[in-house]
Amino acid sequence: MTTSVFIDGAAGTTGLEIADRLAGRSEFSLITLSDDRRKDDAARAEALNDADVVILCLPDDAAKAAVSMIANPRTRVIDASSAHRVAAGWTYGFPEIVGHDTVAQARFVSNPGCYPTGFIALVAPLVRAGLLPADWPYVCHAVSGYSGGGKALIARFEDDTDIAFRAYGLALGHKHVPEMKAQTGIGHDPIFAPAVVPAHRGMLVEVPLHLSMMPQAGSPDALRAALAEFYAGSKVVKVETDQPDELLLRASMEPVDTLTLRVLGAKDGTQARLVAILDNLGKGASGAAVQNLNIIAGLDETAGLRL
Ligand SMILES: NC(=O)C1=CN([C@@H]2O[C@H](COP(=O)(O)OP(=O)(O)OC[C@H]3O[C@@H](n4cnc5c(N)ncnc54)[C@H](OP(=O)(O)O)[C@@H]3O)[C@@H](O)[C@H]2O)C=CC1
Ligand SMILES: CC(=O)N[C@@H](CCC(=O)OP(=O)(O)O)C(=O)O
Repeated sequence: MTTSVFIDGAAGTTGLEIADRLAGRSEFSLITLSDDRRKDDAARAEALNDADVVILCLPDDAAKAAVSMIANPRTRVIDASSAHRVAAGWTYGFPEIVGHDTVAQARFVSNPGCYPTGFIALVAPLVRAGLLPADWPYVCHAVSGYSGGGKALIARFEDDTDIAFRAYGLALGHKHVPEMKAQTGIGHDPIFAPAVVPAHRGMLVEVPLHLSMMPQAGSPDALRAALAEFYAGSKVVKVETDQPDELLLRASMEPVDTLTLRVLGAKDGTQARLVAILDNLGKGASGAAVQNLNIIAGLDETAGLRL
């Protein structure tokens, strides 16, 4: 039996990449709306209630409105927006962190944000293991390709090719902070400093640590070993052991759904940089949505992913 899927927002950046990953998958049948009907609420309501699984690739307000249009209790929802990431009744769709069974059983799944995917993947297992303190003022620096801002930011960077680096979120309080705090169990809002570089996709998320002030953390090697143990067996999340002098994001990066983690340590072990590299449109959005869809449909979680 095929699972019918409706991508609401299918013409957007995330929606198009989900459709790419589902192309040729006989386990799913896509419900599609023509371009002139894709924003017609009556047509959307019909599709939202016909589908076994709906994937919302919409701005937050439109995602909330879409959920309110669903009357069919059988319809399951994966929301790529940030509307429901810390909302009651929603499961945080990060199977490696919340458990695959939790996602498999959920009716309402909220995809993680792209930056939080890196931060949570690095910090949550180490806090759970008691190696990093929950009561600590964490800082997170990150750079993203401009597709992270959807069609509007893509247009801006394609129009103004003179932008070399865009720091933003300068007033703090980025909308990703609540999920970063909730899913790691840390006690303070992390200071989150995001930026955009002139590349279409790709993302580097970093958490610098003063290990000398964290007696329970042990060495960088101990942190790396704990992450490797946590993600052992995952085909999506990889913990690298190399200690490169530089890490590059390439403007020519191809779509990829892996998440690569590193613990880079000072020789004397007093400081470390936890670094996650991912595709904001891969494990940061569309790849994560397809992974969750696979889990919900009872399939191999990596089917159709670019690993
Ligand atoms: N881009 C990324 O890397 C990530 C994105 N996300 C989230 O995913 C969601 C989608 O983002 P993204 O694909 O980048 O955004 P885009 O702006 O590229 O696409 C959004 C799509 O939604 C459509 N849309 C807007 N309002 C409605 C409506 N009322 N009814 C039907 N369609 C509507 C837009 O139509 P139109 O084409 O006419 O503008 C557009 O096609 C957002 O909430 C975003 O925050 C999450 C993680 C990463
Ligand atoms: C580069 C850029 O603008 N990125 C977006 C986040 C992209 C993403 O993760 O989407 P959600 O907001 O739905 O989580 C931002 O900072 O708002």
